[in-house]
Amino acid sequence: MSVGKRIYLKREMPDPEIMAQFKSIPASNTADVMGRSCAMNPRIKLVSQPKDQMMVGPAYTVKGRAGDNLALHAALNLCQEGDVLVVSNEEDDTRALMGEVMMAYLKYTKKIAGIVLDGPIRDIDEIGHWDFPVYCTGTTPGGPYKEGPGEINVPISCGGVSVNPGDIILADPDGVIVIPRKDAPVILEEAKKFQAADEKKLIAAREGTANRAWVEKTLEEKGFEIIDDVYRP
Ligand SMILES: O=C([O-])CC(=O)C(=O)O
Ligand SMILES: [Mg+2]
Repeated sequence: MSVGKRIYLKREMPDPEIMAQFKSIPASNTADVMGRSCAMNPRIKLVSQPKDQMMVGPAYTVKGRAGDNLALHAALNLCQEGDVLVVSNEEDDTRALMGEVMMAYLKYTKKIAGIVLDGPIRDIDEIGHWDFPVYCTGTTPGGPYKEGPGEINVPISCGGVSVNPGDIILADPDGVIVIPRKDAPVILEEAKKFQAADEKKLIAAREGTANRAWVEKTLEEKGFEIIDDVYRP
């Protein structure tokens, strides 16, 4: 029995054309059409300087043991160009899961789209300047163990969100969201409509023509009271 130490070589993959179209929509707008409940916790943030600010790719999931990167090293050998490595780590923040050596291998040899780690890295003095998307929780010089267990291409939880292998990972400087592979086509259509409406709202906000009447209406519906007086303790 290998549960806890399984390495799946195959994943169901998203439609590449659908995936590419998400790149033209801010992650916040796509998140809004998904009930606003698909964004990873902001402890996972961009720490490098990618020239292309939109990262998108199919999730290559790595389920690591706290502070241990043996499964992540296995993923380095197996992942494909364009993948986004998504790494769970039992929310440990005491061990750097990777540094400049592993990261250089991913950027230059494997040419993946980027990496999302629910844990810290090290060598930020270098990686912090790279044109390569690295999302993680912070930094520490303390290195990882290499004992396992761990699994590859199984469902994981990263930044408080479920990620299945082959889900679409979309990130920009606001952070990371997870788009379930099966639902991606319908989410894309909704996100495009939302984006068009959002652009109109932005123009109105700049030009002084914004209609804010919905706020008073909602306050009334929710039972707020507007008092034309000062607060007296
Ligand atoms: O110890 C490790 O596996 C990670 C590391 O330092 C590096 O990638 O530079
Ligand atoms: Mg190192």
